[in-house]
Formats: sequence, C-alpha cells, structure tokens
Amino acid sequence: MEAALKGYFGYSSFRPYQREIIQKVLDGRDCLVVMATGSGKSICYQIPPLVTKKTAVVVSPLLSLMQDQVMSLKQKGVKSEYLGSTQTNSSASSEAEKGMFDVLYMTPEKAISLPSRFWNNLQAAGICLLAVDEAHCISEWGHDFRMEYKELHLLRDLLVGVPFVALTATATERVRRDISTSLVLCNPHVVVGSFDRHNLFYGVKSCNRSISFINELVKDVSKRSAVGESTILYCTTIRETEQIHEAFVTAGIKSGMYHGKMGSRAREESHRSFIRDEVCVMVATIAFGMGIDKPDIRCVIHYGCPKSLESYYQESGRCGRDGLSSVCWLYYQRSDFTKADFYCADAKNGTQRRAIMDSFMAAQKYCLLATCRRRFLLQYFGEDLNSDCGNCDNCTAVKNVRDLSKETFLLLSCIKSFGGRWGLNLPIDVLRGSRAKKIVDNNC
Ligand SMILES: Nc1ncnc2c1ncn2[C@@H]1O[C@H](COP(=O)(O)OP(=O)(O)OP(=O)(O)O)[C@@H](O)[C@H]1O
Repeated sequence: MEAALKGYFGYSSFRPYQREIIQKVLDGRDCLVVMATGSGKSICYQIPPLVTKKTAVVVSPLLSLMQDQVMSLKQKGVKSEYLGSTQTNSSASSEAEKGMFDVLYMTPEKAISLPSRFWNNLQAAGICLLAVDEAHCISEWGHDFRMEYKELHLLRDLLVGVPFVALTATATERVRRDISTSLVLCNPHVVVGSFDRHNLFYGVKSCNRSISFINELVKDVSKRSAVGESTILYCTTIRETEQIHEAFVTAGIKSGMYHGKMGSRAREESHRSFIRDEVCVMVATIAFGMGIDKPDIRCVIHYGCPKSLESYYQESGRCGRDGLSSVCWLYYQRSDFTKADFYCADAKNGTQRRAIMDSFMAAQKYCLLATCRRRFLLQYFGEDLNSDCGNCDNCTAVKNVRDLSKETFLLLSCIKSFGGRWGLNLPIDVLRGSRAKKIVDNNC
C-alpha cells in the first residue's frame, strides 16, 4: 500500500482513515465512507487496484468529473478510462471488460445499462471493488438526488463477492442509512470522519445587491487576485453570474465564467484557465461543481443564500484543500428566503419536497445565526464541537453589548396589554424580565 502511495501519488504517508479503509476493502468488506471534502477519499478506491492488479470500478455522477480524474490518473501512470452514455469509443468498453484498466469510471446510467456479459467478463478478468462516489445522490434526503443511483443495487447480484464502497462528503445520519439500505451494503465498515475543516474561516453578511455593493465586492476580490489568490464566486442565477462577471470585466479584472447555458467547449475552456491560474476569479453557478480539485483556492464567496446547508458545505469546501488558511463568505438578502418554491419545483414527491425545505431552512438559519457558525454546521452533520471555533465571523466579532432591560420591559408590557386581544398569554415571569436581562445587539 505504502509503495503504491509513494510510487504513483508521491505521498509518503496516508491521511487519517485511508489505510484502514483500503485494508478493509482488500479484506473484501463493504465500506461506507463519510469524510470531509478534500480529505482524500479517492485514494481509498485508487490504491486497491494497484495492490491487487484487479480493476476498480468507480460510479461517478458527472462526465467532467470522470474526465478530470482519468486525465490526472493517466499522468501518474495509473491505467484508467471512463465509460459514459455518450462514449463513442467502443474499444474502451471491450478493453475494460478484459480488465485492461486499473481504475474504470462510469456514470450510474452506464453502469446499470451494461449487459451482464460485460460484468461476467470483467469479473473473470478480476475486479477488486465497486465504488459509488458522491453516494449521497442515492438518497432522496440528500441534496443531489439522482434516480439512477437508486438502481445501483442491481449490480450486487451481478458482482457477487465484490466489496462495495460508498463515499460521500456530506451525509446526515438519515442519508447514511439510506445509502446503506439502497446499496444493500453487507455489515459495512462505517467511517465517519470529522466534517471540520479547521483552516476555513466562515463568515456571513447581509447585503442589498446594489451596484455599489457589487463594485465593493469586485474591489475586494481583485485585491486577492492581485496577489495571485484564487476565488470562486457562486451566484444563484445565470443572470446574476453574467452580471457579476461583467462587473469584473468592466473593472479590468480577468475572470472566468461558468454556468449551465454555456456550451461545453466554453465551459471546459473556462474551467481549464482557472485550474491553470490564467484567471484568478471564477464567477459561476453551482454547475461549477463536484470534483474541482484545485488545492490553492483561497476564497469561496456565495452571492445569495444557498439552496441547502449540504451544498453550502460542499461548495465552500472547495477552498483551502491544501490545508492553508482560506475564507468562505456568504452574502445574503432577506428576499433570498422566499425562493423555497423555486427550489421545490424539482421535487418529484412529498419526501423530496420536505427534504428540500428542511435543508433550505437550515441554510437560512445559518445565515441568521448569531453564534458559532462552525458549531452549527458540524451539528447539522451530527458532530459536536466542544467549544466555539474562534475562526468564524461570530466568534471573532467584537460584540456590542448593551443593556436593553428597560426597552424589553416596555415591549413586553405592551404585548401584555394588547396580548389578550390576539390570544397571547404572557407568563408573568417573562414580564418581570427575569429571562430577558440583556440582549446582544448585533446584526441579527
Ligand atoms: N495521503 C495523502 N497525502 C497527501 N495528499 C493527499 C493524500 N491523499 C489525498 N491527497 C490529496 O488531497 C486532495 C484531495 O483528495 P480527494 O480529491 O481524494 O478528496 P475527496 O475527499 O475526494 O474530496 P471531495 O469530496 O471534495 O471530492 C488531492 O489533491 C489528493 O491528491
């Protein structure tokens, strides 16, 4: 294992959990891996084929993601290929079933549509694992539900004795249960690493989206790009993406743009120029998504409340993958909170609708929070932080504390006087102000 890690990837030691997971896979055990963004999950399925000389099949949601991974693995001398529904290279498929690749990526659609002959041949040639990357897509409670992921359990019957490894960076307890059930994982070895990204500073500000605000934003970001620091600026709509990108262009700052309505060539070009540091700023919708493995992104800005806390964690997690200090800012305005119906439009049933609403509400709470943001984020994923983090805007803010007892008393008296009319019954101890001695006056 160490030899493969050093020889192919150039790393001299494993990160937490990597060795343990690889060992379990080599022992033939199913695994469920929930580890933070950028923690090094890919190595867990990339090393076993190099040790066993058998193929690792990796189900991955996006073509662009697979293309990047294959390109990067080939550069390292790992034989790899991808099969997508639009794949025209039929020789790749026949080479794949002969076991010619160490790592074979495919979309879920492709995986469930391949004939059983393919799987039988590949198994005869040697297959060491089937990995399901971004496994939260299996769950309707996850933030990127994909119907085809639900069908992946069909491969279990075709690949008897092959360990399944489900990996994701974002899964609440409920999503983890869903993944395990849906893939019919057999007594899986479960690893839930810390979600904490110590090196990331989290901050939130309310904004008004005026031209002057956008100009300030552009000025701030350009200070970073002047010293060669990369920034991703996520917008919630294509129109806003174009508007902000235009503001950068007008200010004479080279920036990339990425959204779903651009042609695939233009998107690829934009992505490439960002990865190669030809531009330091990328203004994008969340289509600029999974698998961006640029280690030195120093800042991720969300211009608008994200659609879920899971997606916020994943998108903001794209910065500071090299472990160095980086910042994640979120700028919201109250009108963002009225977009629930827009997000729910994609829901196929009541469960999905509730899931979307729950995680959108959590994102709103995150915006309005007056306490430690990291603590809140981690708690959402079921992890407790013993103390406040000291590395978010709320922890570092100098709080302006004023004694508002008098105002509180007057306000509560008012409610008491008129409350009866509105059916409000105020307990007398509240009126005495016993639980409302001091109110912290901050932006909330
Ligand atoms: N043992 C290691 N030592 C040093 N660097 C490592 C090690 N393992 C992985 N890395 C590097 O860490 C970075 C992140 O790894 P990887 O892409 O596997 O993360 P991930 O957990 O899949 O993240 P995401 O969920 O965001 O896709 C990569 O640049 C990878 O090369």
